[in-house]
This record gives sequence, C-alpha cells and structure tokens, in this order.
Amino acid sequence: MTRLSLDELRELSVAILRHNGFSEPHVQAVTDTVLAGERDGCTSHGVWRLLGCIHTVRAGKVVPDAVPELSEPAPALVRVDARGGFSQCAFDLGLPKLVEKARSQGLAALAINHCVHFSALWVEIERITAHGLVALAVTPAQAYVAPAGGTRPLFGTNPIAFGWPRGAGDPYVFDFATTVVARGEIQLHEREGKEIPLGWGIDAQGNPSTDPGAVLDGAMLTFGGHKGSALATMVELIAGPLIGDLTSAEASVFDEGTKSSPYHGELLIAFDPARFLGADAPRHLARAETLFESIVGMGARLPSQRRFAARRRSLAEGVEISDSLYADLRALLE
Ligand SMILES: NC(=O)C1=CN([C@@H]2O[C@H](COP(=O)(O)OP(=O)(O)OC[C@H]3O[C@@H](n4cnc5c(N)ncnc54)[C@H](OP(=O)(O)O)[C@@H]3O)[C@@H](O)[C@H]2O)C=CC1
Ligand SMILES: O=C(O)C1=NCCCC1
Repeated sequence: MTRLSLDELRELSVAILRHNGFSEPHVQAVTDTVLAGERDGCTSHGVWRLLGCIHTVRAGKVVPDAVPELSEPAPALVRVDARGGFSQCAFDLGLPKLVEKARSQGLAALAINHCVHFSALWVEIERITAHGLVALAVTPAQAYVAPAGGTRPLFGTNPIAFGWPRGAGDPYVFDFATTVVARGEIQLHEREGKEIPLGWGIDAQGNPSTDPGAVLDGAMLTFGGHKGSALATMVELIAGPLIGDLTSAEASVFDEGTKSSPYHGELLIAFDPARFLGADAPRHLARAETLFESIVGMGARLPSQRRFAARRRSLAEGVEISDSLYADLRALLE
C-alpha cells in the first residue's frame, strides 16, 4: 500500500488532469470530488475514477474544456447545460442560483443537462445542506441493471441522495445506488481479482454469478426487488425525459461501446425550511433532532456516520491506496 497525505493526492490528481488536457475549472472541480471520495472511504468514487476520466477523454466522450451555460427557465428552475463536460463544473455554476431561488421560492430545482457524470452525489448534497437547505439529487447512468423480473440491462445504477442540515453539526445524508451496490464496487472487485457475493447481479445468460466480470457484462440487480426497480424508474424519468435528457439506455447508445463515463443529465432539488416554517423553524428543526437522537439512542447509526469518521481520520493521517492503483495513476502522467 502507498500512504499519501490529502495534499499529495490532490497534487497527483491535478497533474493528471492538466496533463490530459482538462481546463483549470475542470481540473479543480473533478479533483475536489475524487479526493472527497477517497478521503471519506468511498473508494468506489475516489481517485480510482481518474482512470475512467482519462479513458473517457481519450475515447472522445467528454469535452475537457467545456464551458457550462446557465439559464433560468422559471422562477424556481435553474438549468445548466454542461455542454459535454463533466458534471462538477456545471454544478459549481448552478449552485449559487439554486440557493438563491430556494430561498426566495421555498424550493427550487437545478437541472444539469448534457453532462458526463461519474461522481458520488453526497458531495453535492453536502454543499447544499451547508446553506441550511434540505437537498435531494438523482441521476441515471448507462444500461447496467435489469428491472425486477427481467434479465437484460435497462436501468442505470441510478443513485438517490438526500441531505438535511443540522446547524453546525454534520448533516444527515444518505446516498445510495438503487442497485444492491454501486457498479464501482463491482469494478473494484474485478480490479482486485475478488469474487462478489451472490445477489449483486446475473451473467449474460441470466444466471446468478459471483464473477464480477460476468455480472458487469450481464446485469446488476436492484435492491429490494420491485421497490428498487420502481425507484430506478423514477430516477430515469425525473432526471431523463422530465429535464429533456437521456435515459440510461439512451446513454449507452451514446457511449458506442467505449465504456466511458456516462453522458446524461442530473436533477437536484433544494428546500428552504425557513420559508416553509417561518418563525416556527427552530421548534420544528428541534423535532427533527429528536428523531435523529431516537435512531442513535437505540444503537442504530445514521447514514454517513461511517463516512464522516473516515473523513476525520484521513484529514489527520492521509489515505492508503494500493501500489497497483498508485502505479496506474502515475502512468496517466506519461
Ligand atoms: N454518479 C453515478 O452515476 C453513481 C454514483 N453512485 C455513488 O456511489 C456511492 C455508493 O453507493 P452505494 O454502493 O449504493 O452506497 P452504500 O451501500 O455504500 O451506502 C449507502 C448509504 O447507506 C449508508 N449506510 C450504510 N450502512 C449503513 C448502516 N448500517 N446504517 C445506516 N446507514 C448505512 C451509507 O452511509 P456511510 O457512507 O456512512 O456508510 C450511505 O449513505 C454513492 O455515493 C452514490 O452517489 C452510485 C451509482 C451511480
Ligand atoms: O458506481 C456506479 O454505479 C457508477 N458510478 C459513476 C458512473 C456510473 C455508475
């Protein structure tokens, strides 16, 4: 294993992205998200993803210097056209306007269109909750997942992320794929030559498999059977046709078999508790705290607690990445 401080890892990511033709705003925005993933022990969306970023630019499936464009189609709607670039820069552009509109309207939505998306959604959710707003985010991917009862891939891994601000404390955040695990987790198992548990997916013949490569070439499975399948469908609809963007199946057609990061849209919604509640806000937000305390009080944990603990450790001690990943990342500088 190779131990690196977060500053050293940032330097490496910045060098890789600059060397491969990304403009400075993309270099910084992409680095922020992959570094956050690694820092928080969310390795499926950590620095390993830089390999996919560079593969995607070399395949001609992302515009490395795209300049996103913002418009305001309605009082509570912000749209950012990423113009074929990575989603992170588009989010950076849209966030201030989303916050402003949520504050003035009570709730507001940010539609990001025509972006290449590979990041964990909690990174964006936390940037919204930091403004005291409640947040929701969804995005499709490519056709990797069979609907419940089906055997062929149709849906993306379609994550749903939610955040609730808690004053000066860590926000309440959950963020999960609508599959049993994120695809990145299966890809990491494949990289490390490890089997996956039964239940994560099926091979191309529709049989349950523990071979990560066979499942990646076959179909992943939704969590909770028909329930995850319906949630995945909702994500396809509200972050696809509703915002005038691609479904996961359409994103796969766009990919042309290059196995690049997916190109599609994303939908984020922000709610302002102060607008919903007015002077009663402190009383009702205190009731939310009672709910969180009740969960923790019976020995359960809140989602993101593991992640926040990992963050505190990494900030103090840095992170460890495998020697083979370190070598593969350094090779991107050649
Ligand atoms: N851009 C894209 O297209 C996609 C991105 N992703 C990203 O992949 C990441 C990982 O997804 P996935 O593999 O489904 O996530 P996980 O199953 O690892 O975690 C899901 C959530 O559940 C929480 N959690 C886990 N165990 C417990 C527990 N025992 N009690 C309470 N909460 C718990 C986690 O918190 P904690 O982290 O603290 O453990 C996390 O918030 C997400 O960040 C997602 O955004 C996924 C699919 C597609
Ligand atoms: O891990 C996943 O699932 C995905 N992550 C980013 C891109 C598409 C799917």
